[in-house]
Amino acid sequence: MNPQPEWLQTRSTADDRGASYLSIQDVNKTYRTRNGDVHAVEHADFDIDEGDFVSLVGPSGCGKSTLMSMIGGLETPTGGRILVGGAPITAPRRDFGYVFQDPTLLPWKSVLDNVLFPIRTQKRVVADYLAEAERLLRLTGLWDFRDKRPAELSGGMRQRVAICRGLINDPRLLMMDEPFSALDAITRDDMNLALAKLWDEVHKTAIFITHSIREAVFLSDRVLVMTARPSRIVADIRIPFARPRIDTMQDEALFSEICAYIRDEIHQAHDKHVSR
Ligand SMILES: Nc1ncnc2c1ncn2[C@@H]1O[C@H](COP(=O)(O)OP(=O)(O)OP(=O)(O)O)[C@@H](O)[C@H]1O
Repeated sequence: MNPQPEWLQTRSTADDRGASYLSIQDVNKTYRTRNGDVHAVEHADFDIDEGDFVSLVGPSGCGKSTLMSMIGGLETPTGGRILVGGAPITAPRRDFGYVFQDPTLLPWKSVLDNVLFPIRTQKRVVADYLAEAERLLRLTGLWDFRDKRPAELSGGMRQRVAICRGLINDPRLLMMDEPFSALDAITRDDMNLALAKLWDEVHKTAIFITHSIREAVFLSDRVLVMTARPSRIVADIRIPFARPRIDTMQDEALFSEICAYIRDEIHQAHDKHVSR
């Protein structure tokens, strides 16, 4: 048998649970529907350290978004608990930022006003956030487009605006749910590079949901691989590449080895699932 690769992590021991920034402890979620119970998440159990960029990859419908909604306090677990800084999550978190597949920008507002929108809705002083909006728009190459309306931007630019909006109030955690899946392949590669570069500057804790294994490995410090429903985490991988991440990292044998390992884990779990 091959020795276990160094980048494959074993799960935390019981002693250090809860010491991390975010601790997901034996979390379950069952939706009660008219057609019966849907076990969306079963026994999700992992910790996330502050500053880590963590991707969740797994087949469609395996409960990634449900898990993210519970971490954001938008859904309540039916079992287990989620701790942030040692305290249980009991309500939607205003100190977390969100980016979704659809950028959902306000079409009548400029790029700058879209980025500042959460500040206005939270009734904070907009002037206090102008410098941060400028910094984020410059980092994402959008400063020269600050007065444009969303309809005047490309899909990738709109999603960059959504990321700036998610970061404007300096969130403790940014959650991104398939933010690039609606983009074409070339734009998506550009977005991956842009996001990696942005992360070198903002150093935030992030949870990133994607179906793209390469995207997850390229962007993340850690990749958690989920199986089909009822979903479990079958692999926890610490990505052994230094930052800044550069495009040519994807040509390295180790990069392909890790991607192949993740793909195998997903396929094996799928085969077990369908043969049950
Ligand atoms: N509000 C809900 N009520 C009932 N069932 C739900 C609800 N939300 C999600 N589900 C079900 O829970 C399961 C997990 O859904 P979820 O959206 O979390 O998966 P996902 O991994 O994010 O999927 P995808 O990758 O396709 O976005 C699915 O079977 C889905 O139909």
